[in-house]
Amino acid sequence: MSMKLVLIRHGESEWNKENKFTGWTDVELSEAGVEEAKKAGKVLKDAGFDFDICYTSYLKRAIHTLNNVLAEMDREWLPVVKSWKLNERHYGALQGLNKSETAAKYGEEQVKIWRRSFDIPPMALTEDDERNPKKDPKYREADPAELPLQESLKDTIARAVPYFEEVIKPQIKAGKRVVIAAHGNSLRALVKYFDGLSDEEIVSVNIPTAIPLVYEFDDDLNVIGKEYLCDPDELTAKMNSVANQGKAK
Ligand SMILES: O=C(O)[C@H](O)COP(=O)(O)O
Repeated sequence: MSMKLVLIRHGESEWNKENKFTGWTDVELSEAGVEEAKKAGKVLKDAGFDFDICYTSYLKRAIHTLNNVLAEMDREWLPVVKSWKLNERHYGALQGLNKSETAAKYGEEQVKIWRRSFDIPPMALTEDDERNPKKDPKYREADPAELPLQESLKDTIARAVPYFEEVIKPQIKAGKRVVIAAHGNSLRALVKYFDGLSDEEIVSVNIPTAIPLVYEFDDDLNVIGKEYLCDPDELTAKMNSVANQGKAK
């Protein structure tokens, strides 16, 4: 028997629209982002998908995307488990800066390294920064020693993949149909793990907003299929638009 898992990145957020590094900043979906999320729910419903349990992050752009998807599917009653372990990569001191302006200032290559390299983190927030997650009530139950001031993709993998293995994987193995609504880089962490991508290969992976990505697994949870539920031209355009956010313009 094969099992399916659906991954979905949140729809366009207010800061995606303004092309700002977001990370753990808790911004709303834009109007277009809400529409994208609704469309994803309709696509999933029309393709005959149903779920038993849902996972998302502590950030409202992912939570609201999931809510909109479930509303379209008439599945708002489903259990939703939230964890900061599915949060976006912590973008440190880059948070709030415009990506194009940052590329104009530091160079597109440097911005690509900050955005896509495997193990090079951006500059850290200082401990006394108001944005330190230790000061945010969302994380009051978390082990303060685990809360980051910056993360590389490697750091994001180190929290998101164990969360998948310890919490989500047993549900899939028990036959539950799972959807995970998360973020560009927390999903890149899972994609690298599922597809066994090298540290070099993951550099060119861009996750489009609000397009359901369906993984199919065998009984041992080996990947046997992978498909975005989207027209191929639209998919390419959406992936390129994410990649191009780091251009100086
Ligand atoms: O945190 C952000 O800015 C975005 O959600 C992901 O950004 P990236 O595509 O620049 O990594």
